[in-house]
Amino acid sequence: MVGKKEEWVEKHRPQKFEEVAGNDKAIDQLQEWGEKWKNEIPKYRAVSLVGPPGIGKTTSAYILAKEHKWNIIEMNASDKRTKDIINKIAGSASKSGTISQGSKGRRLVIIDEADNLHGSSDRGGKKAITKVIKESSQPIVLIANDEYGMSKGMRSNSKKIEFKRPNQKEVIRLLNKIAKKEKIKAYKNALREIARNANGDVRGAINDLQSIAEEIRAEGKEKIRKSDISLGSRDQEENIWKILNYIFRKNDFETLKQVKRDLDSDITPEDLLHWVDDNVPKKYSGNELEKVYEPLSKAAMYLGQVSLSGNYSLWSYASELMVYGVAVNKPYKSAPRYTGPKIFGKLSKARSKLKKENPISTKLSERYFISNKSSSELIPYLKLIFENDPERASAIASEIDLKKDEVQYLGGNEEIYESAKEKRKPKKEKNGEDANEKDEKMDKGSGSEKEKEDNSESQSSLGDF
Ligand SMILES: Nc1ncnc2c1ncn2[C@@H]1O[C@H](COP(=O)(O)OP(=O)(O)OP(=O)(O)O)[C@@H](O)[C@H]1O
Repeated sequence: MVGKKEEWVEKHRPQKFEEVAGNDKAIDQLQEWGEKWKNEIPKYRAVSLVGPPGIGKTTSAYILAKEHKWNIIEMNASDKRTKDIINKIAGSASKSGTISQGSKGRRLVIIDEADNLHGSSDRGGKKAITKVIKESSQPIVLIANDEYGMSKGMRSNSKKIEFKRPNQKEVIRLLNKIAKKEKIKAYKNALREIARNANGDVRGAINDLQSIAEEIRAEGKEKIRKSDISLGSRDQEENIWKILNYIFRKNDFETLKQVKRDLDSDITPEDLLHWVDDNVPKKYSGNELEKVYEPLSKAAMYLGQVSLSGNYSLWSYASELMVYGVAVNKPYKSAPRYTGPKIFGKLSKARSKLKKENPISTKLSERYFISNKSSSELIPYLKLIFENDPERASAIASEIDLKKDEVQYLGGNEEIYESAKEKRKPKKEKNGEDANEKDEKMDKGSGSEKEKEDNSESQSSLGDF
């Protein structure tokens, strides 16, 4: 297994309120509410921490629990928030433990992405949360980017605490502190540039600092200069929001064409693919999601071809597939709340993500002769396959010789891994070679005859997904 790179955002996550950049007022309000729980069950049993992503909402909830020695129960959007589950987890947690147990016996229930309960798996979830909030004898923190994404019941039964983006000075101060701890030197105007680009997104700023610091170190340079920072501009981002709006919401293809033309000079199709790809699951589900992934996966293939052949004429096919291919498939009327691609957060995170050693994409690129970048773009599609199509997943797992933890990473189960292992077996036995020995060779990616043989097979399995 390749060791996981330590994320600075985790490593330097504030442990005390004094370490949180900005948001003094919000923190005061949060602390005041926390104090109330010492002697009584306050009027509001829940607070909702509302504000843009990456500015310290979750961190502050954790610090509050730490200061009061409360245990934490955290739920997030990936939990299946059916009514039953909510009642079981949050309901029981919030009812057990009483004032007589004192502050220490408490549990803080943190419900992350409280504004993001939608789809059938959340049916009843909002109601259940409201009920829990009303009846809870335990403190509850709701975390939301969009206040109005929460139900009315959740809003009216929780005290709203607004978190705001820290200003540039506060972000620079924080970056400076982190740089010192990491023993990275940086010119002040370089840190200013990172903060300016992050526009108050502290998580984004720290991620940017980390990826730039890694680049600098790799190049043997001593100090980060402003010229080392090549982050995308906010104008570009604005145009991206615009195109996402047209792709997902509107049926005005004429304007979509115009917006696309404007954006073409601003963003590469590779980057656009990340944006569309990350937002598609918010809009589509089930069969519809599958339908939309078809043009997206073809677009990814074209991009793979571009990086192989250098034939940039394929770029326009790729971007047309991802823009029009998704737009014509729009099934719902409502619009999703768009977010920047998790893969690159505020633009430059892409670089650090793509640079992360990912053994799966290495195997893909070695086997299919595509660049590492293209192969890492295939990973979301592989995940879709591994979650929904065990047959094909096992064929792919066998062809690229995925290890158990890699199959699991892609969302596959043990059966997929076992059946892939079975598929490989006869070939090993036919060659009369010791299976372990061979596995080792394959792990090392040795270019054997067998591998060449596998290449032709695997092309077909991947080729038509
Ligand atoms: N105000 C801040 N001061 C110091 N560090 C921060 C601040 N905000 C964010 N960070 C850094 O970013 C990371 C993520 O922050 P956090 O999870 O608290 O954001 P959030 O506001 O809850 O975002 P989301 O809405 O996406 O959940 C933290 O681990 C921390 O390193």
